[in-house]
Amino acid sequence: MILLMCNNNIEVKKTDNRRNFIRNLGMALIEDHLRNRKDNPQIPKDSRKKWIQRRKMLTKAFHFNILKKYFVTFLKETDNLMKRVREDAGKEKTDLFHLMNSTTLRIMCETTMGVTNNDITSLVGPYLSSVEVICDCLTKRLGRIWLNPEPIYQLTNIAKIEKNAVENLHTLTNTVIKRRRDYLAEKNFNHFDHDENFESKDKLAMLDLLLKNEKAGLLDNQGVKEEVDTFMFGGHDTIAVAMTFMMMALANESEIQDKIYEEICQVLGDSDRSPTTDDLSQMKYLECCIKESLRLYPSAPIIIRHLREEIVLGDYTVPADTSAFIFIYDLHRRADLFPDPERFIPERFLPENCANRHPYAYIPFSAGPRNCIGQKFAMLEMKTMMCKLLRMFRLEPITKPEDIVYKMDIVLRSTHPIYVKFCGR
Ligand code: HEM
Repeated sequence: MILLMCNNNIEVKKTDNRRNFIRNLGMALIEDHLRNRKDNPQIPKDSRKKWIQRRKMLTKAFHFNILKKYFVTFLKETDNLMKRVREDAGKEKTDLFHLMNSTTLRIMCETTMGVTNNDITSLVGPYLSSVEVICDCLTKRLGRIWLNPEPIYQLTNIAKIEKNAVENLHTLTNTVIKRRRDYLAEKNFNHFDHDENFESKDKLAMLDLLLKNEKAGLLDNQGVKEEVDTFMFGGHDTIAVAMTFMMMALANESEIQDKIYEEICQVLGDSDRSPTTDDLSQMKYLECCIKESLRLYPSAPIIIRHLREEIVLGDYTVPADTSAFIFIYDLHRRADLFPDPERFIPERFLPENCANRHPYAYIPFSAGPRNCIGQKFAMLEMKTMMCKLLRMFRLEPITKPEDIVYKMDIVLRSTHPIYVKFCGR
């Protein structure tokens, strides 16, 4: 294995060369583990073709007008989250990740999958514990090179634990698919056809698009399951992690918190109404804070691309079939790109301060054709939650940024829980 670490700016200039990169281990590995495939975790030959077709199919589910429909759920679930925070307000400390992850999972189920809370309440807890177990097994395996061959891995206790967890996890994803199939059958499937104009009152869940394409023979039941697994995992854990680090960072930056609160009050005035999407788009400072938090704490700290062909990167010729690791966490802390990189400075993201920045200096959602399909969804969800939470509560520090010891994982996690104290305003 060759690990090439380049600390200077290297850019693949020719568009042709960019096509030589295909998405590799990060998502592929987790998808593989969620699927519990028995065969060797290699990238299937047709994976690029399959990806192009599915990406095109699913992009529609993230159209701005669809996001506006999902926004209703963001508000509702944030209200439920606030009830739980109210119970915790004044207590010594609250564990942020375990507060956030059930909310972000519920949001994924109701928006992209179109199922209501009542359908899945008892399955949320076991799903979340299974995700933790699977990530743990995956990272144990990654750290032990001898466990890479599938037949050897399958003999281990880790594989047995993982198999159980995957089964538990599938209980939720299979239920979600079944519920939506039943609902669409009841409503008559074609009822959703006209929603491609994004104007009907009904929400077009992403799962509807998958089921519709399944009916048209463009993917099979296995394909539906794969996408549901990927989205459920990719869409809830990343946001829970981002919210956890952001709240911890803001708890330690009282002046920045005050500035966000002022902005919220300016936009919403004395009313106690919920924000609209237009209100949120006026909250530019809050947006800078979210971006700055994703700079310091990118939920996906490393992404990996597989080189299909030999490629020249700066002074090096990298052979075909190499895995190229892109260290987003380290890129975002480069002092030449972000002076005083360890400090939380939201003003870095004011338009005048990022105009001359290299377009790939900041990539929390990756970049290029395989970037995050859910980034607008994620930004809107995080803005909604932060706006509502900071309007009602002040965050006091418990965990400090310097206390954090990261854990090896595919998303950014710390070895110890991250806490803040919530105080009512
Ligand atoms: C703070 C929140 C999020 C962050 C930081 C984030 C980050 C990323 C990154 C870095 C990638 C590239 C992964 C790779 O190349 O291995 C990615 C891909 C992806 N993300 Fe996100 N993500 C977030 C939220 C979401 C949400 C809310 C969804 C779904 C609603 C989502 C769905 C996906 C999917 C499906 C892919 C694979 C895209 C493809 O290969 O075409 N993500 N995300």
